[in-house]
Amino acid sequence: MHQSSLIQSLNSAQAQAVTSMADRLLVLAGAGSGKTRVLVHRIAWLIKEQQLSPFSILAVTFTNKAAAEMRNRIETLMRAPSGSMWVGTFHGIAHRLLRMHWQEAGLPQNFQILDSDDQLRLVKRIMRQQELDESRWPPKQAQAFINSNKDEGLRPDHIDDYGDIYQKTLIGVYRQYQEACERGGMLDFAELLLRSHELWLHQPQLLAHYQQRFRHILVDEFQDTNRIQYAWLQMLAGKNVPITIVGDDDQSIYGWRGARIENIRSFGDDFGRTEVVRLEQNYRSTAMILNAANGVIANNRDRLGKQLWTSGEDGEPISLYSAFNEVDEARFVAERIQQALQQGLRRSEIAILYRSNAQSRVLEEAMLRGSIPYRIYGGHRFFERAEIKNALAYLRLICHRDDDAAFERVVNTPSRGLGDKSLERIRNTARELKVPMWQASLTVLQHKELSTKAGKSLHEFLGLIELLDQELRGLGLSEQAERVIEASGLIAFHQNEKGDRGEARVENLKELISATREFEANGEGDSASLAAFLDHAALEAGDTQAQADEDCVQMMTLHSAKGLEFPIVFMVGVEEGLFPSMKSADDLDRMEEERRLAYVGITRAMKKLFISHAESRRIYGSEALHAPSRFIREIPHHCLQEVRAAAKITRPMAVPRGRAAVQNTDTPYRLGRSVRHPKFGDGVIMGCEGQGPNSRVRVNFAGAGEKWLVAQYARLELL
Ligand SMILES: Nc1ncnc2c1ncn2[C@@H]1O[C@H](COP(=O)(O)OP(=O)(O)OP(=O)(O)O)[C@@H](O)[C@H]1O
Ligand SMILES: [Mg+2]
Repeated sequence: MHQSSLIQSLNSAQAQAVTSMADRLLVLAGAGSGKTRVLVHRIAWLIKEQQLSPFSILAVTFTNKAAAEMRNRIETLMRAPSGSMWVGTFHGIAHRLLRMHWQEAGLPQNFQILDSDDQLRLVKRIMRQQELDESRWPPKQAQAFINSNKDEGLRPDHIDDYGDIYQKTLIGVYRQYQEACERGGMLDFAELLLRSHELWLHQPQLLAHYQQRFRHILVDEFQDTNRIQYAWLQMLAGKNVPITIVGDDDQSIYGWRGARIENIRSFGDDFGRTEVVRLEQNYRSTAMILNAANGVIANNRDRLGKQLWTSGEDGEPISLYSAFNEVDEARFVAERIQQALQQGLRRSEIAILYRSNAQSRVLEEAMLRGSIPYRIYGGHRFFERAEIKNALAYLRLICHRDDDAAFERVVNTPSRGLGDKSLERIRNTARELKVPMWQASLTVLQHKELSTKAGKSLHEFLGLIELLDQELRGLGLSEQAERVIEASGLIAFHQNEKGDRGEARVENLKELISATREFEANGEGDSASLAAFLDHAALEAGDTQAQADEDCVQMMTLHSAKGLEFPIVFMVGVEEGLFPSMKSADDLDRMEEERRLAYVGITRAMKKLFISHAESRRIYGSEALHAPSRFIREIPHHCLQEVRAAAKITRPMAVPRGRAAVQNTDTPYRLGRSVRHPKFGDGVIMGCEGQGPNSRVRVNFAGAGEKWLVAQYARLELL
């Protein structure tokens, strides 16, 4: 390939970046301007024109999928396999290094990788040894403490305890944990990077070797690097290894995981004189979509400042659909997808993007109803998620004591101190007597075959299931689900997990209650029973999951859409309280990160973007009225076109009954009603949650802002 053909398909700024002779190059550019394309072409140029060996290039991407895609692009461009090139994620590359240099890194040759679940189990074991009470010291928090410190490059000795007992205890857990990992030859994800950083730090000759070997380092999505990744790159680049980074400060969306936008700003200071190339032409999206994205991101402060333009067509305005509720929204999406497919689009050219994983359920149901194959990218389908399967297993066990799979799943989830030995005992007895595990447990208890503690736990567990069985009689399906989820301790269990994962699990569990409410609203008598619902869930989980290579609609969170593009994009649930999320309401930094996420979402679309919001949404188990997101208001008016709903579908059949179930027929507090409170003044009811004496209402007071009040004590006067 000649240089001319290599750069023929590039604009002049891109060509300048691809062929730059600078040892430090920063390509700073907005979405869809060809940053990733420049990176790939630069690799080809380095090999073809600068005679670098393919093995002397190190390219770092953000996800495995992006790494695979980059390999693909390089192979197409080079017409040669890229198998043994160093292209991968930070973790992947660090892992490879440590495998090669296990001795120098002080590791056993067969060291093991600890995934997050294994890690948590180990942390728990250590906390038990230290006799720390789990309710006071949630193991999840200790795990997050360890990981975030490792991400910052900090070992226990580096962390200041401020004389604080809390901090001291966590540092102690970290220290013990680390010792246990060393003894067992185990490495967690964060350790991979930290360890390979230390490897170079302590083995200068090895570092020198790699500094000789790598003739160029290239990093995509640089705005989302954290501190240890930055330090790792800085060490490897040293003074002499050329490095090219590409990034977009407006697309930094992992601040909550330690990513630092500042890394882009400080690059020049820390790595040395840097050539900066800006790309301003966007090749991905229509002018409408681009203007919308520019309009939204302009509301952030302190941007590095970039302009994006396109010479492409104006395109269609963005379609804005105000749905009546989430079911209506999903129906709208499915209907428009059908239309697009009829016009000849492939399913894989269409993506549905949402803020939170819990939103996928209603959309999945609409896809299933419309027989549209879909794939959840980077996540499980709703009914396959671990926390949902756990909750369903409780329900199943209550219906059928003989369900061994359900028994196994929940007998020690949340953990109640039943160890492997006790379970093995139950299993053996079940096998010997050829009875289900439930019955075997009774026998084991009768013969006092377990330790006192395990015996007591098992006894309590069996009691809980029996008790729930009695309690559920006479209750409706959704009340049954609510009661079981609460009594199982699953919510508390996941609440103790720190970070977004635990929170997402709690949200999903609440969403399961919404699912039962909807199921109830759609059926009568037996067809709305617990047994019928369990069948429904099993079918949904087992069925129609499209094969990985099948042509299917792509569903994913906004976060996992980074770097990707699709001809048609649906951005759903664009509502205050959901996107931007509730948590970002009083925190400007978080709000700006949400806005960057909106920018990422909008700029995934090539030809056509649909944005929707629901006026009322039942999510996380409660129903609330949401205003359209501020991000919609920030889109220039001329870029938007409202889609009117056909009159007949504004109120789907199932909704009125479903709403009545949530809205407490026994309280006068209906969504949208004006009320007066003796202290907070006048307000409007925005949401209701729960039933009976403990039900709560959410009121937006003109003076006092939003409050949750327990209905029975709320002293609200209806206006
Ligand atoms: N000079 C060009 N001519 C034609 N198409 C181009 C050109 N540059 C980029 N593209 C196309 O524009 C799209 C966006 O490119 P790319 O994914 O590299 O952008 P990006 O800046 O990495 O975007 P993001 O910020 O979303 O990661 C791709 O489909 C790419 O092939
Ligand atoms: Mg990119």
